Amino acid sequence: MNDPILRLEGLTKTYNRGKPGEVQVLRDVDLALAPGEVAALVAPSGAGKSTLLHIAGLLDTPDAGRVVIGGQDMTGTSDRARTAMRRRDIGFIYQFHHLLPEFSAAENIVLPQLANGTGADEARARAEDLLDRVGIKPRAMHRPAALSGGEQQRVAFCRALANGPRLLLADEPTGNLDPATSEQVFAALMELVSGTGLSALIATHNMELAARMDRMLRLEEGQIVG
Ligand SMILES: Nc1ncnc2c1ncn2[C@@H]1O[C@H](COP(=O)(O)OP(=O)(O)OP(=O)(O)O)[C@@H](O)[C@H]1O
Repeated sequence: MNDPILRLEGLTKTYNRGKPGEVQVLRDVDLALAPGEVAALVAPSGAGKSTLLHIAGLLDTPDAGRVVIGGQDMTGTSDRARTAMRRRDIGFIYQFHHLLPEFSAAENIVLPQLANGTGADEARARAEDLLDRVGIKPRAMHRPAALSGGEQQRVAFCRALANGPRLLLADEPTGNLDPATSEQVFAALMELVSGTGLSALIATHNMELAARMDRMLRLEEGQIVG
């Protein structure tokens, strides 16, 4: 395989170690995502999907193991280096959109680009292009409250891709939507991702959606089993 965009090696994570409520969530997890590969992460509730995604996205640190992104070993790096890597190379999508309510759809996609040093005109053009690709360009000037749940989530996808990341991490991206909307929104996400070379790890409980990705990874009892 080409050099992976994301490589996790021997990840171990225990919450409340040595205290009441100790829970070992990850036990020696290994995983590699090739450029352009879209993998589903499937697991029972509470099995550690969010923990795995947070560690892969440099929002949390493992007790042991390595996180390598784009060939760069991020283990033990400074907060500054992790923040820079997150901003430049990683896009996040959550179950809830977390859009800024006082800004329009387009502005929500422009702002992370400005924070990354992109010029205003270029950022706006990119926001419009992304909104067009998910079919909601006419909604560009609407604030999140004036958008449907599916539209809000499409905007969140565009925001995640605003800075052209190499890695997309999504935690139940359609989990808050009804089945029909979930289907449409998932198709929009695949449309955005396909052909970009972006690697994606998408946690979902939806086995139909999982089956449509390149690979399905199951997290069971703290380990990837397939
Ligand atoms: N900060 C924390 N402190 C203590 N325990 C935690 C913490 N975060 C998560 N846990 C526990 O670790 C386990 C895994 O949590 P995690 O959120 O990663 O699971 P999940 O697979 O994403 O769950 P779900 O599908 O329900 O969102 C759970 O038992 C949870 O209660």
